Amino acid sequence: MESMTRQRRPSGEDGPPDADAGLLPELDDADWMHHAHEFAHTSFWAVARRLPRLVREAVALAWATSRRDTVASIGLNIGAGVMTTFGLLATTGVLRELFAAGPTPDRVRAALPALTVAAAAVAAKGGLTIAAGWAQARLTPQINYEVELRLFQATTAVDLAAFDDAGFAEEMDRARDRGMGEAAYIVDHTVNLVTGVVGMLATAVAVTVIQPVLLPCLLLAALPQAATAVRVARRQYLAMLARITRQRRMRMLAQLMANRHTAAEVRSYQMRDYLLAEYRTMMAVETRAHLRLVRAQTTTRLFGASAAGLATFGVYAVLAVLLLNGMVALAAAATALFALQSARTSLGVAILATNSLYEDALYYQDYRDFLDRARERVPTGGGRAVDGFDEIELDRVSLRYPDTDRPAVDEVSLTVRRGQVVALVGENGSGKTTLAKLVAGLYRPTGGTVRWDGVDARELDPRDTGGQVAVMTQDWWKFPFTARQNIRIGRHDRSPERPGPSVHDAAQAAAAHDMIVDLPFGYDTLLDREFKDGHDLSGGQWQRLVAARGLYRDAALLICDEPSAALDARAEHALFQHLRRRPDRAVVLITHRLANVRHADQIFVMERGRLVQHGTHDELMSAGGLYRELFELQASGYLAGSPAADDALPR
Ligand SMILES: Nc1ncnc2c1ncn2[C@@H]1O[C@H](COP(=O)(O)OP(=O)(O)OP(=O)(O)O)[C@@H](O)[C@H]1O
Repeated sequence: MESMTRQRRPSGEDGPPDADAGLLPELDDADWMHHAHEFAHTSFWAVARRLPRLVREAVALAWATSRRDTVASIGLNIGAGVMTTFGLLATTGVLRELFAAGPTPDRVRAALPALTVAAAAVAAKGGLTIAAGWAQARLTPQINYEVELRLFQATTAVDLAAFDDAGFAEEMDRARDRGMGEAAYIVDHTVNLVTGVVGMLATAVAVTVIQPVLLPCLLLAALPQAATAVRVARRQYLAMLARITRQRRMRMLAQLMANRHTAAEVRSYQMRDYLLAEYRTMMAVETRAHLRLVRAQTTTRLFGASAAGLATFGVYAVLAVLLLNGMVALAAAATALFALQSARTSLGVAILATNSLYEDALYYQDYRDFLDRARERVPTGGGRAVDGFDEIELDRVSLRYPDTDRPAVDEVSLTVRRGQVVALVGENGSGKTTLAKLVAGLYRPTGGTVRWDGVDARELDPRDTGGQVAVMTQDWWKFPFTARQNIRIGRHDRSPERPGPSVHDAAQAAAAHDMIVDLPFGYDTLLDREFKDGHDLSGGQWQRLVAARGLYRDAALLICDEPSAALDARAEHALFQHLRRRPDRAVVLITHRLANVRHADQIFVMERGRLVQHGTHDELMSAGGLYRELFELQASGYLAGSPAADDALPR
């Protein structure tokens, strides 16, 4: 972090000093900026040395996406370069004829063939450049879609535990926020680089053919131009680097002040003036920095233009000397001026492409590293098919989350049988959700064994076991789909032969049907206010929908983690009617409302990750201990005149 902070503010010779650095110390760079600092401190020559490898990578990526467009964008640009050579050679021919002795009509007539070739070369070059641009533009969206798809294929395939690993999550953010978008750019810059280099080579070939002695002149003119272009590009980049964190922060503030989700809190806490003042402070710093940069850039451009002008003047002087000494013909000297202009443009393109390619490739490498890492985290499992189960047995199963001191689940042994309802109870943080996820196969135990009908779960096909499980999670997500889709995604790939509840049946069972029918478009109402005609639901209404989805999945193992936390009494009652025991299904129920677990076949009581009690309600009540204590505490709240009920509200 120390070195990050030191590198963060580019200053001195390399870039514009940021006088406001430190004024807003909370503006730490996001981690995805780390390559920007690396790039800012790399010399252009170091960048150039890595070029061959970068070009190889970019071409491989483009090739894998579309061979036709890759060949077209590179091939057509080379063709355009060849046309540049022809054009320059033909121009010399035209000038030679025009500068020859004799009457003007004769000279023009003599120049006509070369003029036709020059015009054809210019036309062909224009056509080829446009066609190459078309192929290049075709590549961009195809590459974008391809890399996005690869990323999301990876993020949806990795095991759930990967998301608990801070390093993994960070790499994922980096790949998604920046790395992914760079793929198309590195191909774009590579094609630009090829275009620039081909343009320079084409000019060099033409000049060599016309008069070899002009080639050093061309190089002489190019050198200061190259140095200036590198400097300007680097300056532009550093300017962006110095401002980017502030700009992100301003975007974040802008988001807070113009956002539906924050609008209520901003008003209820009367945060308006505070946010506007923050924004003004940031804007003042940002404006000052911007003006400083504009001045610095103008100075750089002034020096750059002067250097380029001096170089051009030098070339003109050399040309004049060569002309006076008769070493170069007038026509060749005139063509050299055209060549100079053409080489200068190509050089600018090549240098800008080199700079951009290097930086973008660093971020693209993040994306590639992430895909490699994600590949290692895809659950492999065995190949044994599973079609239902009679019992799932946990044998001294433990799970320790990454970077935590003690296991969230500690050597727990229990059996879940088909046809039963089992309940997991215990205080907050005792490990119930984690245990349920272990039963569901969402997590692999870090100790002990899970067996399905006596077979180690590691030998089973994870897709098959996953297909047998439905989980109504405690922290569900508001999927921005219609009400019908929100239920159907519970088993979107259900084959027509497979029996199961309809969307309406599931909604009825979860007491969601009437609520859905009342929506503006019924089951086809989009449940996202951010879209036209979208609608939002209350917390309890969402929970009914989540329950409907779980019931629609119709799995052999149904895990319900606090399925009624947000439900009103009627909806809760209706839902529990449908969570009763059924011979073809096992239900694992987690709830703090202990009245709902009275009829469970088995109740497992968790405390600090360990299983401390188990039995039926009656057994646990007569045994005494944690369960009875929690049950009585809760029950007393409902009894008029009991101390718990009396303490419930302040008087
Ligand atoms: N993804 C995670 N990464 C690290 N620690 C976690 C993670 N999820 C849970 N924990 C920790 O594991 C322990 C058990 O959490 P768990 O969610 O299983 O408890 P719980 O009994 O379901 O709690 P609650 O009743 O509040 O839902 C807690 O100490 C919690 O902080």
